[in-house]
Amino acid sequence: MMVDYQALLANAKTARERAYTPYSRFKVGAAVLTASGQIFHGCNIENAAYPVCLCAERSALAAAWSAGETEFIALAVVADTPGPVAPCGMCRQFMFELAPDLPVLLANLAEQTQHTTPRELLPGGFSPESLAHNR
Ligand SMILES: O=c1ccn([C@H]2C[C@H](O)[C@@H](CO)O2)c(=O)[nH]1
Repeated sequence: MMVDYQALLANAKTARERAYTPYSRFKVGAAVLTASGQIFHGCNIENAAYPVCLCAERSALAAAWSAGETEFIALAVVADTPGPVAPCGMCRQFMFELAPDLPVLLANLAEQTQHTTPRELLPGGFSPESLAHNR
């Protein structure tokens, strides 16, 4: 499937506007294109109990997965950062589990971009195979 990264990034920007960030004021948006051609949005949703905060990346992937869309084609993430946004460690692990080789577009509002994958973002990452000897 050909990926329209401009459109995916536009969707991520739209999702970013919906972020709930009373604590950090740092809004992040994500959009994931699935194999059926649908785009699912994600935004960060914060919580007065700070560790409960949900990031945009996990929000988008969870929305898609929950809708039965488990095959991902591409993911875009955007924030108001000096360069392309850097996903947090938890999101790197989350993406690595569900789609280690997913094309990921990281961007900022000025549309400085970086193409990467969860495998590249989390070298030597803990994976389902890591558990194999203990099952
Ligand atoms: O890639 C990232 C980085 C940070 N955040 C969120 C978590 C928190 O709500 C806020 C500040 O860390 O940004 C994301 O959603 N995605």
